[in-house]
Amino acid sequence: MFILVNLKAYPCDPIEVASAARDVADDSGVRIAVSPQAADLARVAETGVETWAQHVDPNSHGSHTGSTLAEAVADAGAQGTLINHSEKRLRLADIDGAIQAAERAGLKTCVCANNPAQIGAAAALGPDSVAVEPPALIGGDVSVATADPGIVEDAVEAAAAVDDDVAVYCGAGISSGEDVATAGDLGASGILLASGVAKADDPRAALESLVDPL
Ligand SMILES: O=C(CO)COP(=O)(O)O
Repeated sequence: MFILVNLKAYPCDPIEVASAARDVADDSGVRIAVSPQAADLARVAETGVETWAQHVDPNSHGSHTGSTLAEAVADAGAQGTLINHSEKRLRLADIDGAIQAAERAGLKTCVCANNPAQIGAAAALGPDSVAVEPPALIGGDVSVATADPGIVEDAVEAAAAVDDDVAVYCGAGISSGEDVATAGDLGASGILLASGVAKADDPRAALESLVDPL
C-alpha cells in the first residue's frame, strides 16, 4: 500500500510530519509520501521523504501570474502531484492539461474524484493513479472503507474498465491501520489521508499505527 499524507492548509509543522513519514517509511518498508503547501515543497523534499504537490496548473512557462507551475514544483523536489482534489476542483480540460504539464515535468500524477463515474472519466485521461474521496466523508471520523465500501470497489472496477494500468487509491476519514488494511482488501493500492496525521498530537505515532498491519 502507498500512503499519501496531504497536509492541506492545516497548521501543522510540515518538517516534523515529513521527518516522521521518512523514518516510518524506512522502518516499515511501506511507501509513504507527504504533500505540503507549495511554499513548503523544497523544505519537505530536503528531509528525504517522497514529496508531492497538492496541485499544479495546466500551463507551462509564460505569462501566468499566480500559477503553480509543474516544472517549478519538480525543481523544488516534488516527485508527484495531486490534481483535482475535492478542495481544488478543476474543469475537465484543465485536469487533462494539468496531467500533461505534470508529465512534461516528470511528476507522477494522482487525479482525485468524488465517485466511480468520475474515476472512470479521470482514468481515461491517462494519469498514473486516481483517488476516490467522497466529499461528505472528508475530514470526518468514519473511514470511506467502512462507511461506503461499495464506492471503493466500484471505483476499482471503473478504473480497470478504462485502463488497467491506472492505480486506484481511496481516501476520506482514514485514521487507523485497520482502515488502511480494509481499503486494501477492497482493491485499493493506496490511500490518501490528511487529518488523521496532520491534526494528530503525535504525527509519528499516527503514522506508525497506520502501517502497523501492513
Ligand atoms: O482529503 C483527504 C486527503 O486528500 C482526506 O482527508 P481526511 O483524511 O482528513 O478525511
